[in-house]
Amino acid sequence: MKVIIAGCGFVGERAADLLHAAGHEVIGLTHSPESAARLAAAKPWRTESCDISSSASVSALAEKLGAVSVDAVIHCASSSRGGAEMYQTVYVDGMRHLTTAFPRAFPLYTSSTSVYPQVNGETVDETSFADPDRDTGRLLREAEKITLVAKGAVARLAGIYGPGRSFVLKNLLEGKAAIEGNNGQGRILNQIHADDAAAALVHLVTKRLAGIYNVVDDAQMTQRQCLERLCTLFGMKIPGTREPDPTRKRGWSHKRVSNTKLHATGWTLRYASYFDALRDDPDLASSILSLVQNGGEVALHRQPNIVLIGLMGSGKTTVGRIVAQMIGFQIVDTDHLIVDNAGKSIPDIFATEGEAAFRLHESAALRSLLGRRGCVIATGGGIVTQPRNLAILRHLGYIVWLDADPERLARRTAANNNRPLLNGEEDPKAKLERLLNERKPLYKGLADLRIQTAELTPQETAYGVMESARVFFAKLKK
Ligand SMILES: Nc1ncnc2c1ncn2[C@@H]1O[C@H](COP(=O)(O)OP(=O)(O)O)[C@@H](O)[C@H]1O
Ligand SMILES: O=C(O)C1=C[C@@H](OP(=O)(O)O)[C@@H](O)[C@H](O)C1
Ligand SMILES: [Mg+2]
Repeated sequence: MKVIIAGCGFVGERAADLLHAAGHEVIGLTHSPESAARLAAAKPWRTESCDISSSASVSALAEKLGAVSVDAVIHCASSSRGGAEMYQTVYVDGMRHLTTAFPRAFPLYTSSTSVYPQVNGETVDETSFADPDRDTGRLLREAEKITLVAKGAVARLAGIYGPGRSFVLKNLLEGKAAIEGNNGQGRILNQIHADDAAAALVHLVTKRLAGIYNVVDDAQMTQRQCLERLCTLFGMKIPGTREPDPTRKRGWSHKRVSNTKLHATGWTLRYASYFDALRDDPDLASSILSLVQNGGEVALHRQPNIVLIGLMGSGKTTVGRIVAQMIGFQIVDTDHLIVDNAGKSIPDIFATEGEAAFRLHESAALRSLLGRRGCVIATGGGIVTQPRNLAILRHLGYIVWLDADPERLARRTAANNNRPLLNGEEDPKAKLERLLNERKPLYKGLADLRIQTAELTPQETAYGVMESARVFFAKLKK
């Protein structure tokens, strides 16, 4: 198929990637020549700059591409936070121009579940009343109608989240969350992961499923249910309640959006719920933590754990065990979690799945520690090499870097062959030197404290870790 994607934002870009990967010919439209150039450099699919709010611009595009050769047009452009005027030009005019200029193409319009104005927590499906009382909502409905008249599909997307975007979690971490209305339970959150939203658009277009479809995951929950779970996961206090804000852009509503119709067409979800995504999406939790940590608006909160980092043989596993025993913490070793979860040894994982897969196992093991307190966390030496791990490590606790010279590390690691990066190395010391050069800046950037362990016994190192952690957490309390 030849498919135009108008608007290559959070969802549009993903839909374009999916279509391209499935062998379709994709033309991504962006409104500015600059972003067209940026996308062209980064993406394997074709990009064009086109202002869909201008009928001349869309006609020129149709001429250039050959209007009849286009099989589908997906409208994913956003109003860039604009008000009713932008809704009119981008959504209504944009959709009209696209359906007129590409009359043979199957049109898809990405609308929003905000068209349902219900406020009593009722379940709504595609047949439910959907006449919002605000101008912006009415304009969405108008764009929907243009699409339906052209025998196309309307995808009503719930609240979109994904790596780098999750209002619920970001607000909570920034201390801005509140539970609104519904007798202290808060409104119902209807959400969808951007990957699943994009997959839904591709599904509708490639199957040419005309009509209205809600695009929302399987696990709607109240704000209270969601925030309580997030608070457990991220070690936060449950936010207070407040009355709904009537000036909220999408209006106040409180309803459970059904996805039964879309499921019945064979659409399947990668992330059935928001919490599945926090567990399984390698980047979701870490990207939001990192946004907040780097935003500098709120003080970094650390969980009451001790995290040990450093090269192989620096003593993370050994010292971690001793520290845990001394202070009555639980010892958790990410390498041991990986082995338990995968059901095979680390050398086996490296041999059968490769290092990249090992790193994914390692990130998953680290994410599984969200919500844990009172632990000494011994990590694997390479955990710092994955940028996505850094924000999580920083969040999880007080970080100590155990350091030693490569010569000594080589001696300490010589006794066993459980480390695939050193096994079979003719000169393990040289390899450790190389690794230290690569990783030193990462250890340094992350650590609260560096302990030079060369002249220390594991007990002495453990004592240093314990005392410094005690001081660190005592200061935090003040
Ligand atoms: N001063 C020391 N500190 C830490 N480990 C030491 C020390 N001296 C000898 N070792 C030995 O070195 C090895 C360190 O391995 P391990 O704890 O598995 O490190 P890591 O988990 O950082 O790879 C252990 O066998 C430990 O007994
Ligand atoms: O440095 C690394 O990349 C690795 C370190 C190992 O853990 P230790 O540091 O506990 O040996 C283990 O995770 C894996 O073999 C890879
Ligand atoms: Mg170890």
